[in-house]
Amino acid sequence: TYDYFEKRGIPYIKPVPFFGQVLAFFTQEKHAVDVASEGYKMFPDTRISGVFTLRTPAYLVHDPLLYKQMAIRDFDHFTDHVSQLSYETDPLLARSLFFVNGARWRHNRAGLSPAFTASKMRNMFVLISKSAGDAMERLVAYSNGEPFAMELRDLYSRLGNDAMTSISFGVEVDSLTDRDNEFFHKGKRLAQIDGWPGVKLLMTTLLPGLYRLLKLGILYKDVNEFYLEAVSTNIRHRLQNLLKRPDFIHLLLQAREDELCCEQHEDASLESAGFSMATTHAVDGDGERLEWQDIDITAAAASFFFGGIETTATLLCFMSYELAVNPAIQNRLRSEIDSVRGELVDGVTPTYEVLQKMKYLDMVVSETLRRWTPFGITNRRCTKDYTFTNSDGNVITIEKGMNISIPLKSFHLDERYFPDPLRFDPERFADPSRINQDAYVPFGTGYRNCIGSRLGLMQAKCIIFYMLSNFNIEPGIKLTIPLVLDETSAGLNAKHGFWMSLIPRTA
Ligand code: HEM
Repeated sequence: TYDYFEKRGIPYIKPVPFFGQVLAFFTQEKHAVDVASEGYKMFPDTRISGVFTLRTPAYLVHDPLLYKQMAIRDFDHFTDHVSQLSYETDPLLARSLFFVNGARWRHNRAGLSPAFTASKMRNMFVLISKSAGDAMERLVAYSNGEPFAMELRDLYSRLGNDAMTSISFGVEVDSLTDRDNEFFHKGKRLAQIDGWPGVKLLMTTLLPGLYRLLKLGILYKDVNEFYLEAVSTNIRHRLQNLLKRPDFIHLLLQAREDELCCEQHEDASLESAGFSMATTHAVDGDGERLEWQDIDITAAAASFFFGGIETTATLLCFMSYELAVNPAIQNRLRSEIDSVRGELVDGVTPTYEVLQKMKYLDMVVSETLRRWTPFGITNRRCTKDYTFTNSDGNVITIEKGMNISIPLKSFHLDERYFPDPLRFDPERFADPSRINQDAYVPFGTGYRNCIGSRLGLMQAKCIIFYMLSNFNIEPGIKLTIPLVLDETSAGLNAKHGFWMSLIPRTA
C-alpha cells in the first residue's frame, strides 16, 4: 500500500505504519486542517502531493490553478464531496446539499440556487437586520451605559442562531434573554463541530470508510426529530393560514410547487455582496423536477443552518479580535459606519444597499476571511479518471474514487500569494485587482462553491455594523494575545474564548 505514490513519482509524507499521516488527528496535538495539509509547506514546488489516511492514499492539491480547473473546467471529473452519509444514520444531513452527490446534488443545487439570488437575499435581509437590531437593543439596555466583559463566540452564536432560526425555520426566538430556549439548545447541537460531533464530522472526510463501517451519525437523534417536527408544523400552519414570510421555508415551498425561479430581471446593482463573494456558476438540473417532501425541506433548511452558523460566527469572532487589537482599524471602520448613518431612514438600521457599498467594511471582512479562514480545507472525490502534468513534467492520472483535499487556509497563508501572510492588513484589498483571485478562495470555487456566501457576508456585515455603532471593542482581561487556537475543534476557534470588553459609546 505505502508504495502508491513512490511508484508514481509523486511527493508524499512518509506514513506512520497503520496511521499513515493522520496520527496527530487521533492524538489531537495538531488541528485537523493542519494535519491534512501538512505536505503543503514540505513540497513547495509540486502541484499535488500524496497523503495516506490510515492505509488509504489520497491527494492534496498545492496549486490554486489546478483546484480551479478541477472545480470549473474539468468539473465533471470531480462532482462529489468525499463524505458519504447514510439516510439511516443521518436522515437530514445525508439529504443536505454539502453531503449529497452525483445527480441528486445537481438537482438540489439547481433547485436551491434561485433561493440565493440577490433580490431574495435582500428580502431576507430585512429579517436578519431585525433580529440583530432587536438583540443589539437588548445588549445596550443590559450594559446600562457601563463597560462589561463578554465572550463573543457565545454572543455571536446566539445572534446567528436567532437570525438563522428566523430565516431557515420561520420561527422568532430571543436567545439573549431566553437563554435556554429549545431552538437555541437544539441549534447549538445541530451546528456543534467540537467534541464528539466534531470528531465524527472529521472522520467523514478523513476516514470515510471507517465512518460508514461504524454506522455513526453526525447529528444527534433528538436534533433530527426536533427539526423535522418543527418544520412540518410550520409548513402546515402556513398552508392552513395562507401565510407568507420572506424566508427559506417560503422559498422551498415555492420550489415544491415549481414556482421558485430566478427573477427575469435581477437588479444588477444588488448583485455583489463584496469582494469575497463566491461567483455563481449556473448548474443545470437536467430539467428533472425535484420532489420536495417535508424531510427534504427540513434537510435543506438544516444544511443552511449547519453550513452557515459556525462559519459566520467564526468570521465575526476573528474580525472582532482583530479590531480589538488594532484600534486604528476599528476607528476607521467606525468612521465609515458613522458616515453612512445619514443615508438610513432611522439613522440606525442598516440596509442591504448601504452595507453593500461600504468599501472599508468589505476590506476588513475580506482580510479576516483570508487571515482566519473559517473553512480551512475542502475536498472532492474523483468521479472520472483525470490526467494532468505536474510541475516537474511528470504526467499524473488521478484514478476514479480517489479523495482530494484542497487546503484553502494554506493558499491564504502562502507568502507567494500574500506577502507577510500572518499580518492582518485590510489594505491588501484596497485594490482588488492586485489580489490573486485563484488563491483567494474563502468560499471555495467553481460549481460546488459555497451557495450561502452572499448571505454569510451580509449577515456578518450587518452584525458588526450594529456592534461598532453601539460599542468600542477592547481586549478583555481574559483574552489571550496572541490567540491560542483550539486544536481539538473541527472548526476554527480560540481555546480560551474571545473575551472582550464592550464599552458603550455613550459611556
Ligand atoms: C463566512 C461564512 C461562510 C464560509 C467561510 C463558508 C465556506 C464554505 C466553503 C469553503 C464551502 C465548500 C466549497 C467547496 O467545496 O468548494 C462551503 C459550502 C457550502 N456552504 Fe458555506 N460558508 C459560509 C457561509 C454559509 C452560509 C451562510 C450558508 C447557508 C446558507 C452556507 C451553506 C453552504 C452549503 C449548503 C455548502 C455546500 C454547497 C454544495 O456542495 O453545493 N455557507 N461553504
